[in-house]
Amino acid sequence: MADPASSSAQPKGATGVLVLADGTAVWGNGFGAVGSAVGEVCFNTAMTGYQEVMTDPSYAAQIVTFTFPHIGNVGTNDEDFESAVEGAVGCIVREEVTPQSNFRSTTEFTDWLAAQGKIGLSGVDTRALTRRIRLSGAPNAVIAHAPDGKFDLHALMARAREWAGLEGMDLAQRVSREKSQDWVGGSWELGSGYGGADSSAKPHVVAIDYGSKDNIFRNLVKAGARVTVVPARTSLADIMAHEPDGVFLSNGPGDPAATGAYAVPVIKALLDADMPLFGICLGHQMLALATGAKTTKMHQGHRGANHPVKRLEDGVVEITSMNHGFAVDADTLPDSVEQTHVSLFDGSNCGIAVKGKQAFGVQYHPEASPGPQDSFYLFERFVGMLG
Ligand SMILES: NC(=O)CC[C@H](N)C(=O)O
Repeated sequence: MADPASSSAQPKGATGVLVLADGTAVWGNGFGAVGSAVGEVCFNTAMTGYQEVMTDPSYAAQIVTFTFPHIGNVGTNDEDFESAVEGAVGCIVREEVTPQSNFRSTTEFTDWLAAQGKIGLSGVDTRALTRRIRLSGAPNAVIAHAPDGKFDLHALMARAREWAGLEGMDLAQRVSREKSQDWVGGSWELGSGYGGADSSAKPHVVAIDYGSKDNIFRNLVKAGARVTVVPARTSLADIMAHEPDGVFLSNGPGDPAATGAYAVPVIKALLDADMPLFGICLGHQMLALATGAKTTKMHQGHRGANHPVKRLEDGVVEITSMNHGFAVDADTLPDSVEQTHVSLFDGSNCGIAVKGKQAFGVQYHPEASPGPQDSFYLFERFVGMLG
């Protein structure tokens, strides 16, 4: 373990630092909120969509290193939120954030980040940090911003070391809604913004919120469904009381295996009842767990907006948006489950279907926001099953 005070001397004027659990100090310029936050450091390779990334609840307890060097230059707006609940705790960027330049922008990224209570660190060699994550895995760390440049590095390192880490951590309950909600937003159009939802639409999808991105619900609406969103701990009886035609299992933060006390048994019961099911990311992982498969923590995870995925039914390659640090172990899939999609980066599982049932999941994000929309057909496929 390096002594943080000696690992790299504080450059003159540095107002921000990332202190890894092993004592490495990465210096830069702090922006956004003042203070410190602990989390796992990951990297995201998307070139656009930083506001959606920072507001995706799946990033709870994570510090995002953007590999694209220019982050913040198109500002932020009131529309590109994926959620109002906590997402990433901080971000690390290469270049200083330049003034906003975009017709949709209403607030500078730096001011927006401060208002969201998230910490930024700029002027960092993000290639070196990303290479380190690729070689040695995603480290736990504290990101800190102090305008006076005063940091207690030993205390920051101790906090990073004491943090339990994402493995075994259940965060889905923490970020889930507390009350159910009739979802009202449709898809976004340039000039008119978000459309409405048809409250009389059929079929009716009950979506379980484990830390969901709003664009998933907008896509379900676009595919023709009426959507009711319910909290992560909703019981089977309460789900059934909504009389769903199908149930959607959302994305979310933390370790899927840590949701076994509440989410997985409900999903298993829904499967046994032949309820049509569609899971995205955490929802996909929990669907796999409900069939008896296992999930594992990945070395570095997949986060970006250009991940190629092969659809095994016809060999078509979908370019997808991804954000996951855990994965379904394909070797543990029972005979009752078919692997439907695989990552062309590392061959990891990216989709499953339960044989003889209308239940499937994907590890990636067909709702995009940010990212390509190649996989929208999955929403149509699911809603089409319920007609
Ligand atoms: N986007 C997600 O739903 C992420 C799922 C899970 N928390 C993971 O990191 O793998």
